[in-house]
Parts: sequence; structure tokens; C-alpha cells
Amino acid sequence: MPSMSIPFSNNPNVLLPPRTTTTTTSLSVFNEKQQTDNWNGLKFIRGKKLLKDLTTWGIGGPCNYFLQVSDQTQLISAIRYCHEHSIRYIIIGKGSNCLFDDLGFDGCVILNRIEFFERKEAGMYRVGSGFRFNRLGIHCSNQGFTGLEFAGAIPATVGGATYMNAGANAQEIGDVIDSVDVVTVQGKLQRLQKNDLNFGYRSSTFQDMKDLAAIVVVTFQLQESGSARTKQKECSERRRTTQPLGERTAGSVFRNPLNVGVAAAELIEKAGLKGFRIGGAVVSNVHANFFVNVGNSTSRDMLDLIALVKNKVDQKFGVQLKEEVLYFHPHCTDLD
Ligand SMILES: NC(=O)C1=CN([C@@H]2O[C@H](COP(=O)(O)OP(=O)(O)OC[C@H]3O[C@@H](n4cnc5c(N)ncnc54)[C@H](OP(=O)(O)O)[C@@H]3O)[C@@H](O)[C@H]2O)C=CC1
Ligand SMILES: C=C(O[C@H]1[C@H](O)[C@@H](CO)O[C@H](OP(=O)(O)OP(=O)(O)OC[C@H]2O[C@@H](n3ccc(=O)[nH]c3=O)[C@H](O)[C@@H]2O)[C@@H]1NC(C)=O)C(=O)O
Repeated sequence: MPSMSIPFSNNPNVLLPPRTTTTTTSLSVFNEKQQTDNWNGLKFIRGKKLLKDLTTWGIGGPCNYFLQVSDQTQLISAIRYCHEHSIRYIIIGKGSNCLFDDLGFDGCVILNRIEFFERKEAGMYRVGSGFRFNRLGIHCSNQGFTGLEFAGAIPATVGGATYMNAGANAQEIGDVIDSVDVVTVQGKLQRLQKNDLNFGYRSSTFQDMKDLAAIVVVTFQLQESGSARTKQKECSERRRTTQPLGERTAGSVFRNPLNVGVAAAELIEKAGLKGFRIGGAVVSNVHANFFVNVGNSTSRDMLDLIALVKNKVDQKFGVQLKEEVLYFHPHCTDLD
């Protein structure tokens, strides 16, 4: 079995080489007593924040620096701090698409809680990227606007969903976005209009932006519809009956293969892998593209299960599945 099958996040900030004076190259700091670093009013927690508590999979050791931000100014300051100190960093929302390592993350994890919500005019909403995506979907549908009914049951933030171009039930977030405000790695704010944005199946302009630090605000333009509320309830009901809700998963592990005409889940099921288990990681019996942490999965269990499923599907059907979930290596990845 290959030791590592899942690609790393392609976020350039994650690849930033640590400077030994500021980011430890060993993870020994994680065993020390929790400390805080105060900088420009920001309070970084050092060494003790467990990533398993920040992700839906419930897997992941401590991160070297942790910070929760609740507004744009804090986020920009945090990014500047990381750059000035050569600390690699990532922004996470609900942690529903992330696999962290049991060894943790030798860098800074910034938890996005920029949660404001403004109604600009009928059907136009300006929303902080840390706002809960499911809450947004329910609210807009209840107000009689269509386009985000699918979001009502998805555990994500608006920023994470935009970055991935989240979609379900034949809808995608990219279809109803009017503009997106981002902050660059230089700490500058920039607005991207609808015409500048290029969304595809689980892909977005943001995944290719070399100078993206974070999505900060998303503005939506929705159309009126008398059936939005009913449709939203149907989407949630469908999810309840076809997906293992209430279990520790990261949603779909693999993207659906393009131009094959068959879903990843179907290939995995036909390979006889439903219920297959490695340690505490199990292919769901409810939906084969969901892998469940049944309580004690290590990151290695999950990585091995992903690699095994990939291999079996390739051997049996000649289809190379691509991961939707992102893996974050504990150390600087340019050395690996
Ligand atoms: N359809 C469904 O039923 C389900 C869908 N999902 C999907 O999972 C995604 C996860 O959302 P969420 O939990 O919020 O994200 P996560 O916290 O899991 O973050 C995943 C990655 O998204 C990027 N990201 C998150 N927030 C931002 C931001 N503000 N600015 C820039 N990049 C950001 C980062 O990538 P990087 O570090 O590489 O920059 C981050 O590592 C959603 O897109 C959703 O589609 C999840 C579960 C179910
Ligand atoms: C969960 C996610 O998004 C989901 C989204 O919720 C649903 C609902 O629209 O559609 C996608 O799943 P999916 O393609 O597996 O959709 P489903 O309708 O559940 O299944 C597709 C096909 O696979 C078959 N199927 C499904 C599950 C299973 O165990 N076995 C199986 O054979 C179904 O019968 C169906 O013919 C998204 N996944 C991807 C990778 O595109 C996510 O991105 O994390």
C-alpha cells in the first residue's frame, strides 16, 4: 500500500518554509504547557489546540499556533503576523473538508468566525465568510429566494463553500455569487466581480490564486421563488436518507470522476468496499463515498483507507479517483 496517496493542500501559505527561530521544526513544543502570544491585540494559543476538535472527522493533533478571528481587521493582522514571522498558516471554517495529521500542524491555524450577515436589497445578501452555510441556505429559502436551497444541510462556512464551489442537488454556490472580497498574502483587500470568477465542478478561481490569503466576504444575488422553502426541505430530507448524518465524516472523500458517467460512490460500492475497515476508519454502509471515524481513527488509518479504496477502484475499473478532502502535512511539505 502506498504510504501517502492523498495530495497535499495546494495552498502556497501551507508550503511556506518555517524559520527555525519562530516556528519550531520539531513538534516537541506540543507537549509543553499551553502558552499565549499577544500581538497587536491578537491572542495566539501556542501548542495545545487540538485540530481534532476543529474538524468534522475528529482527527488531528495539536497546532503550533491557533487563533480565532471574528472580523476582517483581525484576519488581516493575523496574516501579517504569520508573514512577518515566516509562519505557514491555513484558514479553516467548519473543518468539514480537512484531514489533519495526528502529529498536528507545525504552523498557524486561523479559525474563521467572521459571521456578519447583511441584506442589501431584495435577494442580495452580503455575508461574512465565517457565516454558517447551512444557516444561510435556510434563511434565504425561508425568505422566498432560490439558489441556495442545497446549502441548508451542509456543514460548512460560506468561505469554505466558495473556495470549493460547494454543490449538491444540481445547485452550486458559484451560480449565485455576485462578488467576493478577498485578502491577499500582502494583506491587501481586493474585490472580485462575478465576471472575474470562474467556477467549475468543485473548483474555483480561488484555488489557483497564487496571492490569496483568505476569502473575507461573499455577496449573493438570488431570484425570487415561491417553492424555495419546500425545495430546501426536500434537499435536507434527501441528505438525511442517503448520507450518514450524525457520524464523524468529511462529506464526500472523492470527487465524482468526470466523463465516466458513474459516481465515485457507485464504483466504491461495486468494488465491494462498503463497510471495509482499517483501524477506526470505515467506508460507510449508508454512502460509500463517506468514510466514518468510528471513534478512534488515526490519521494513518484514514490515509490508508483512502489509498486502499483508490487502488481497488483503479484495479477493478481503471478509474483514478481524485480526493475532494484536503490533507495537511504536519511539517513543511517542501522538504518531503
Ligand atoms: N455537499 C455536501 O454535502 C458537503 C460539502 N462539503 C464541502 O466541504 C467544504 C468545506 O467547507 P468548510 O468546512 O467551511 O471548510 P474547511 O474548514 O474544511 O476548509 C477547507 C479548506 O477550504 C479553504 N478555505 C476555508 N475557508 C476559507 C476562506 N475563508 N478563504 C479561503 N479559503 C478557505 C482552505 O483551503 P486551503 O487551506 O487549501 O486554502 C481550507 O483548508 C465546503 O465547500 C463544502 O462544499 C462538506 C460536507 C458535505
Ligand atoms: C457530500 C458532498 O456532496 C455530494 C452531494 O451532497 C450529493 C447530493 O447532491 O451529490 C454528490 O454525491 P453523489 O454523487 O455521491 O450523489 P448521490 O446521489 O448520493 O449518489 C450518486 C450515485 O451513486 C450511487 N450510490 C450512492 C451511494 C452508495 O453508497 N452507492 C451508490 O451506488 C447512487 O445510487 C447514485 O446513482 C456530491 N458529492 C460529490 C463528490 O460531488 C460533498 O461534496 O462533500
